[in-house]
Amino acid sequence: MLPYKFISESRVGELLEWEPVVDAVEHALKSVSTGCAFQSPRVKIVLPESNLLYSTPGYLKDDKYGALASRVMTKFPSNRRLQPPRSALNANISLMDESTGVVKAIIQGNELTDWRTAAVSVVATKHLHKEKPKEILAIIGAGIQGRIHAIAFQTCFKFREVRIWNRTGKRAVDLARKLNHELKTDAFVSCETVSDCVKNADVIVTAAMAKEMLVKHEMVKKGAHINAISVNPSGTDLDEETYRISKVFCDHWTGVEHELQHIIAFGAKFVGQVGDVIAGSVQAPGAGETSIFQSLGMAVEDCALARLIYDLDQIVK
Ligand SMILES: NC(=O)C1=CN([C@@H]2O[C@H](COP(=O)(O)OP(=O)(O)OC[C@H]3O[C@@H](n4cnc5c(N)ncnc54)[C@H](OP(=O)(O)O)[C@@H]3O)[C@@H](O)[C@H]2O)C=CC1
Ligand SMILES: O=C([O-])C1=[NH+]CCC1
Repeated sequence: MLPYKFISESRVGELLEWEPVVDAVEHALKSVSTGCAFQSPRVKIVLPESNLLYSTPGYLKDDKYGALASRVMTKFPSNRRLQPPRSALNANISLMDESTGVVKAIIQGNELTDWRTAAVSVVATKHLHKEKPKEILAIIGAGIQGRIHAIAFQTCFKFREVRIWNRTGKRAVDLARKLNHELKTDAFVSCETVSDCVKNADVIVTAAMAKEMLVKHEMVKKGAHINAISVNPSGTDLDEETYRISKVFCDHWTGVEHELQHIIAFGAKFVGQVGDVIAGSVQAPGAGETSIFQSLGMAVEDCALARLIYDLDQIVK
């Protein structure tokens, strides 16, 4: 018998629901602004053939979602070309007892990463795009993050229309069809161009890992909110001017200093952490102001989700 609990991907998938996941990451985002987050910038090691190993240790001090946890994640882009294809990102979380530091659970971390990243964007949209229209959602990139964001946003906000664009167009067509079927709706549509997808959208999610700055400022409606998910030091999904004309928010300042110098170099105006807005120390963007949430991912989000999953695993049979 293992001296710790092992929680598999399929078990994580059985346990998670959007409402508690959104609540958990909202606590995590707020913790960076209230002194309850203990975490360092992500450590990244470049492996042969440009594969990557990331480590994100952290401690979240919180009655409901507090946890001491560390996530190890690898990025092997060629996994997508395997037969059958495998995810490029693969993660595991070790969850430790807060009073002894002894490992109490190992949680497979791909579902956790997908759900928490989309839930963080939901929380950012809720606070940065408060009381603004949420009729049209545009999703750029129909990969793992594009799909999970489509599901999370439609579950939490019920947009009238959810447009999906992808470089390989067939993936956008297939995803829209599948989601309409799974969520019993006709809200999902695929678009042939980025411009058609983004035009008049109230909220935009970019998860395309592009180097080509796909979304140009003139395509974006004034007052829209953009969740920029891709993390890529050699490029951005948004053009430089979009960063310059928007109020830009992050998840944590230390991550910005460590990983987003290329975006600062565009002249981006980072005005706060999402947690600052939740905590009330920074104002949300006004009616006509365009906002960007530049998502990096951070350890305390993983802590909150690991605690939620661990607790649910004890009670849900
Ligand atoms: N902020 C956070 O917390 C997290 C961020 N991420 C980031 O999100 C991004 C997406 O990850 P994920 O969905 O898992 O990746 P996937 O491999 O599942 O999907 C990648 C997507 O990017 C598209 N793409 C790749 N290169 C280009 C290009 N040059 N131009 C246009 N589209 C392109 C692909 O299109 P096609 O189908 O044509 O290949 C595909 O839609 C990554 O940058 C990842 O690092 C991931 C997890 C957490
Ligand atoms: O937090 C995360 O899992 C990631 N952030 C950027 C790449 C993956």
